[in-house]
Amino acid sequence: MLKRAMFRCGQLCSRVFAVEFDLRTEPLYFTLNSTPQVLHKAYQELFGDDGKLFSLHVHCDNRIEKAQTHAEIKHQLSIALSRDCDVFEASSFIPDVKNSLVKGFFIRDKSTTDLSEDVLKTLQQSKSVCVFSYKREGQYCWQEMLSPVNQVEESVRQYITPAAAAEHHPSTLNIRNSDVFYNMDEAYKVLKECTDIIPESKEVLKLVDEQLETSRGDGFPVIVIEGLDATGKTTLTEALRESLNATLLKSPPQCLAPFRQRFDSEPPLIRRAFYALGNYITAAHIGKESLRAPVIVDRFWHSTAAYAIATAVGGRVENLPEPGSELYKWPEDLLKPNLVLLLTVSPEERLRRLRDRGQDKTIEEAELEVNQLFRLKVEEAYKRIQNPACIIVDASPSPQEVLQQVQHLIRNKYHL
Ligand SMILES: Nc1ncnc2c1ncn2[C@@H]1O[C@H](COP(=O)(O)OP(=O)(O)O)[C@@H](O)[C@H]1O
Ligand SMILES: Nc1ccn([C@@H]2O[C@H](COP(=O)(O)OP(=O)(O)O)[C@@H](O)[C@H]2O)c(=O)n1
Repeated sequence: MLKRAMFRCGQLCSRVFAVEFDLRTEPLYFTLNSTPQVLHKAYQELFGDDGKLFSLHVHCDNRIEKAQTHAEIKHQLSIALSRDCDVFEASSFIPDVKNSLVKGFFIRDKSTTDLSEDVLKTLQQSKSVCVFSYKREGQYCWQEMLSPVNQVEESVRQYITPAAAAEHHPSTLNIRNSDVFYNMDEAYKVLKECTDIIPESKEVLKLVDEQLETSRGDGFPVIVIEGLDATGKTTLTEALRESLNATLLKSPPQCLAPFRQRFDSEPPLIRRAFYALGNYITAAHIGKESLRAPVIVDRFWHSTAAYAIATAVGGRVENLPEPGSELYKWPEDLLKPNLVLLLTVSPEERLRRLRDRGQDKTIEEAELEVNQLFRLKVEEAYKRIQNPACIIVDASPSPQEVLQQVQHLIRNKYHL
């Protein structure tokens, strides 16, 4: 209760709230004030008379618990609320303050029942969940904490005050060490904190511990092939293996395959830490193999970072961290490949290939199919990663032609 009170009184006034009302446009930003402020027109739509409004935020010191509670609530809201309820992604943050983002939801209940209020009051019983309700009063709208079931709390009213758009989309504030990891220790710590609730974490950490030195001398070249699913990575990497007499590796490595499904069902913090560690295991394999032959790698850090950033950042491509941001910097302790090639095909060709393949897709890949915005963000994030940056390869011609194009690129650089 103390935490909740602090969240309410201590930090609330300096915080900005953002509601992802429509993913194709800017979020709606507002702050809170003790004096009433007339609402602008854009806000009337959100805080109109059409239904009851609530917001819900998860705040808790334990980051694993926080991530899991957020995911659990998202799931519960999707099954417990009726079709008359709209649920929007929402967040509260302190502008330009890293790690200040608190993720949550904004709920508009247009039903005639009190269903959402009951669901939210039950959720609010968890000490890490904070629910506010919003009430229109003429030209004003105020926010107050929803009292939990059987509990009467002293209630502090705050008025909604429109706020200017944030310079950086709020979701970019928490990417470092929550979605993307820039050294092995940070990712390692996340899995270490999970060992009680996810026993598989211990096995993954053991596999990481077993890997020795990742550094390598002047061995053979290391070439990474990146791209969205079905852009032709498997086809090209197999062909390169043959034609260059190379060793073919993947990230995540084969030894993590038994754990992948488990970690794919976890919230981003845990899931991304798993993939980050996979890169370090693959790096150790690259270190050894590149002493003997050229190494081709199917997905590596570009994939880990691009998918993580694109998932963490809601809405449009414009919301991504700006080019040159430190969030696109290669981890200092991760082996650097000599060449990174990004396979690109048109969305239509990619869909055709996906359909022809007729395989099951991961949830994320299924999402790609319907979510053009997400696909654009992944590709743009790929292109913004620096040092090493990727070279774009048009992968729409035939497999043979793509292979020739890539062989030409490699030959130019290494005379292989
Ligand atoms: N250059 C190409 N032209 C046409 N079809 C291709 C080409 N490269 C791959 N494919 C086909 O597209 C599908 C996806 O290719 P795949 O290599 O499995 O992609 P990824 O490994 O990137 O998911 C497969 O059915 C494959 O046969
Ligand atoms: N090095 C890697 C590889 C995959 N991934 C994740 O794994 C997913 C894609 O893997 P996948 O197995 O479906 O890709 P394909 O190699 O089958 O095309 C992406 O959604 C990423 O989230 C990662 O984070 N880092």
